Amino acid sequence: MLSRKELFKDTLKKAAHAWKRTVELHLTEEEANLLRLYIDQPGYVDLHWVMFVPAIKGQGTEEQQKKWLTMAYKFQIIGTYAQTELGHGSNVQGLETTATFDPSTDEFIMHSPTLTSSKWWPGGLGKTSTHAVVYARLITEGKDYGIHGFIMQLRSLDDHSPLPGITIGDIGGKFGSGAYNSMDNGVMRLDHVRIPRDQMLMRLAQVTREGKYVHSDVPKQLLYGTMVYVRQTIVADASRALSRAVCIAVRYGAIRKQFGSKAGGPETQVLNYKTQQSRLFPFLASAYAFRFVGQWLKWLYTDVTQKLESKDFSTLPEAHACTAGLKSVTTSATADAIEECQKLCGGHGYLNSSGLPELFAVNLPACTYEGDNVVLLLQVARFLMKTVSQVASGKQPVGTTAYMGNIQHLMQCKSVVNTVEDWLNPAAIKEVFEARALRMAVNCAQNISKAPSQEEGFEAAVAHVQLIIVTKFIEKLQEDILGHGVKEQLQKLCGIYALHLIHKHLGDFLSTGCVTARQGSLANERLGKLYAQVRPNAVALVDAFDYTDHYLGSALGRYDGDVYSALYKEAWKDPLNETVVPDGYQEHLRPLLKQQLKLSRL
Ligand SMILES: CCCCCCCC/C=C\CCCCCCCCC/C=C/C(=O)SCCNC(=O)CCNC(=O)[C@H](O)C(C)(C)COP(=O)(O)OP(=O)(O)OC[C@H]1O[C@@H](n2cnc3c(N)ncnc32)[C@H](O)[C@@H]1OP(=O)(O)O
Ligand SMILES: Cc1cc2nc3c(=O)[nH]c(=O)nc-3n(C[C@H](O)[C@H](O)[C@H](O)COP(=O)(O)OP(=O)(O)OC[C@H]3O[C@@H](n4cnc5c(N)ncnc54)[C@H](O)[C@@H]3O)c2cc1C
Repeated sequence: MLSRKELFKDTLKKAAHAWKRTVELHLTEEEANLLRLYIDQPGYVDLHWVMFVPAIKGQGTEEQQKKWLTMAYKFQIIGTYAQTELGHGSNVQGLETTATFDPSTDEFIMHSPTLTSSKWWPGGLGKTSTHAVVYARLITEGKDYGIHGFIMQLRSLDDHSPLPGITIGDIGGKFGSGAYNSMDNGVMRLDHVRIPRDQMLMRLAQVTREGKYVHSDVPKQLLYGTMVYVRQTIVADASRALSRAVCIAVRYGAIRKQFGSKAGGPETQVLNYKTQQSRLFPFLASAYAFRFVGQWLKWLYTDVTQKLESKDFSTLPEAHACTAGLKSVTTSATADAIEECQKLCGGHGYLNSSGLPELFAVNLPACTYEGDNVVLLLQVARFLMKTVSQVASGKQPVGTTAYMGNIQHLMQCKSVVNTVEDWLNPAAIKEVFEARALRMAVNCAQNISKAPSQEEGFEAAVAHVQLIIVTKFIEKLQEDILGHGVKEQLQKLCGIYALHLIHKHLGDFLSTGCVTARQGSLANERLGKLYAQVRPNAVALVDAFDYTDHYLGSALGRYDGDVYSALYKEAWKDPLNETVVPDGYQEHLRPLLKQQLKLSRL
């Protein structure tokens, strides 16, 4: 119900309070991050911690880190990540902002040469940030060395006004009434703004006092390292958002009753309808699947970071492919699922008080930010094509592509599934997913060799990423899992996750010969049985997410199930209900009604 200005100020207030508590309680960086989650409104702090600080950590020298991170940790400065421009987003190499070195003053001149080079979108840039890591083309000795990161001060630390040569503002209202409107995504134009040479982030490359460009011995892809880090955190965000939506839809489905009453008896809970289960339970399974793969991805990222520190860059391409692919698949599935959860809750799901419209609006842009999901899957495809060609030349693949080493078997194997029960076997499930992913990648590599096209491989990339998610779920079930019967429930959800994908992508599985039509139909049969088995525990499985009513923010998803009185109460809070007769009655309704009445009496 807040206006844009009120919403923005409210976010500033909450973020400031969280910061105060972080200091008072001496929270670690990880704990502070968790606390920030509960602000639950996108705001400048996200960019400060999730992008500005990691960019300096990843691309700054030790000296630069010491100087800037010290201030950033104490919130003496607030930073953002200014990469995207009005005319350029996905194609980072196409950015136009320039950073031209002037040896006479030992400075870079930061400039926006065109309208399309205006920085556009960075969160917190519009009204809050005092500093930014700005991405620009480095030009020295008359040569363009491509995109590099630079730390720029944007606003005065005394009165917050923009520094000379910098035009800065908010880019305007966004999708939905609340959602991302709490964030001041910004526009910025630079008019020959000078910054000292040592504000170029110099871990990857340096410009000497004389203006000479010098490469470090680290791969230039580390320029994109901050994005790898954030994509990994976005997978965890997606799982959290999906579990919130599913929690609302499952709990409401147990309360809502329609049809089916016999002789005046109670109607049927909508959650008992098979159609409801087949639409909703795959999301429940996905919420668990994304959580487990998110935990694994966090481990992978930590492992890669440790290797990078000891100058082992070998796992960087895999980390890029996994973060890009999983960010893409999980955020797309989550946005689609939240939208479907609204429909699963019927008309009441469309009310803001259901919590679903806000959840959808705030998570939808995750399909676009940190890399458009299609563009990122094409990166995965590129990685797969390289791996296929390495396999063809005898190299043994490792990590998430290790299955490709089993090429002889996977290219010709036939699924062992013969009965409905066989689809309970994790090894049988894994094999068909591996065979499908490999066959699609190999087909794609063959097509590309005939008619090269950058866009080939999108579907092969999806198949590979789905294999990773299924595999990580299966591996999770091999761990010790505490709690009576918990493992059994998770096994059922794992089955639902995998089999619903077989159902959804049956065309791929059939056309690659990984599954026969009969096996496809057995999978559907198994799926139906699993839905019925999960039904009695569905509410417990969403209660297990352990969300408070306050955090869930939904009249439909209340723990106590007292949905109707909550909806009724929420309705009366609407500003339209502040008066019995609405504003505008005197000007617009009364004259009209009176006039019509007069006419009817003539
Ligand atoms: C109900 C209310 C709920 C409220 C909830 C809110 C709660 C909030 C609380 C917490 C929030 C948590 C925090 C969330 C924060 C999210 C904030 C998001 C803010 C958004 C920020 C942004 O969007 S920043 C801008 C992002 N931009 C992009 O991602 C651009 C995408 N484009 C690219 O990355 C590149 O251009 C692309 C990779 C597509 C192409 O690169 P290019 O160099 O042109 O070409 P290419 O030849 O393909 O690649 C060269 C080479 O490099 C390899 N490579 C590419 N990328 C990487 C990489 N990242 N790492 C490693 N290697 C990489 C590539 O594979 C190639 O390798 P080779 O094949 O040559 O070996
Ligand atoms: C809420 C939000 C917050 C953001 N925060 C920040 C931030 O803090 N800092 C920052 O720098 N940026 C930020 N961004 C910008 C974001 O990173 C870009 O929007 C994103 O990278 C996509 O780029 P684009 O908008 O240029 O889309 P485009 O690349 O123009 O995409 C348009 C369409 O073209 C398709 N397409 C593009 N290239 C290809 C291709 N090669 N093959 C096939 N299809 C293609 C895409 O799939 C898409 O459908 C934010 C964006 C949003 C929405």
